[in-house]
Amino acid sequence: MELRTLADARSRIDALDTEIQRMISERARVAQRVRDIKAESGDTTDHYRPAREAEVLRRAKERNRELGGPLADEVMARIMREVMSACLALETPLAVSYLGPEGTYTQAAVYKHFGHQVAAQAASAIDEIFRDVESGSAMYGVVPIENSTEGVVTSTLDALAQTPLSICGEVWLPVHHQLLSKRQDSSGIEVVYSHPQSFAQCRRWLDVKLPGVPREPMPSNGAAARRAADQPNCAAIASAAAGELYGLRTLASNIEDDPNNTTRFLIIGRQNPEATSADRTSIVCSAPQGGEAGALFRLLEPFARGGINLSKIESRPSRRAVWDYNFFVDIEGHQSDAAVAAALDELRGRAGFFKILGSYPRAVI
Ligand SMILES: O=C(O)C(=O)C[C@]1(C(=O)O)C=C[C@@H](O)C=C1
Repeated sequence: MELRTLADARSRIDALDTEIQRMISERARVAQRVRDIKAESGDTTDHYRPAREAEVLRRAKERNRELGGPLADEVMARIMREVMSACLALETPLAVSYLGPEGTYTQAAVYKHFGHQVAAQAASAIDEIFRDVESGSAMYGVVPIENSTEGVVTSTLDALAQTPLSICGEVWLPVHHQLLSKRQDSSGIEVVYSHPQSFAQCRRWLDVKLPGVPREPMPSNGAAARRAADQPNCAAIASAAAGELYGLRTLASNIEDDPNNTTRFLIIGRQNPEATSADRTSIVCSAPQGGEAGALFRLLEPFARGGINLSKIESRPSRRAVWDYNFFVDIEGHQSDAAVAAALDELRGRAGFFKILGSYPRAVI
């Protein structure tokens, strides 16, 4: 059909929308059937399947490339993310605990990873998110682990070393900070509220644009935005979503010193996702007591021999003894891959403390 006029184009769009909706509804009915098949076969794992979701999203990107767009692969994958989120909500509504209050970047990470059809519940501290999932009051938790400017989130690392939960996913979120206030402009601002990490990410901008204005740390960016909404002569550094939520004006956008500022979040839960085509495994280990020379080298050497890529290593005081450290290591691959399994076995034999935190699909969107 040739689309000459606006009316032609719109009637074609109407026809396509009908078709798209018919197919989404059919997909939702199939997801309900999936739920019944799982129940009939006695499969008691959660309906949420991180490995399957990662494959569906990867395929959406591949297909988009094959079909030649014109939407970006990432945009198409996000649309599919929302479709799958709605289908999963029909099977089981997911309760996900995150670092609140509303308007935090962690909340944005929840929606980026799970889509919007989840019951996101705000917790007030990282430890509380772990407790929510451990006690079953939430099925999954989303915790920040690392920021590209400021480094690791130590309370998450410490909680991971202790928890019986495992990591079952990851999400990377570009973090763009806004200066938000009830005021019309930034002259006369008496205090700026934000999370210490966000202050650190905007240090240069603040030094130049708001020199001498006191910076008051808050437990989260969401809390900072809420405070700025109550105090008209103050401002907050937080996300655009927090600004909208608390009715604040954006006085300056994207004020982070590094435009590529990104935070990585982890999904924690009770699941151990099966292998996909692109996974990561996180472990924590320590050298045996005694402090012999080359102990860290001996711990990591099996990975080098097995040709396994290390994507990250971080050390933290173990709290078991003074000057004893836990090493948090991320490697590429799944613990069920033969080479990874062999290297992990060797490491287990050499380490003082050893724990697999989880194997999970690498972030797709
Ligand atoms: O394949 C499944 O196990 C489903 O439950 C279906 C489906 C989907 O909509 O594609 C929904 C939720 C899961 O997390 C993964 C996939």
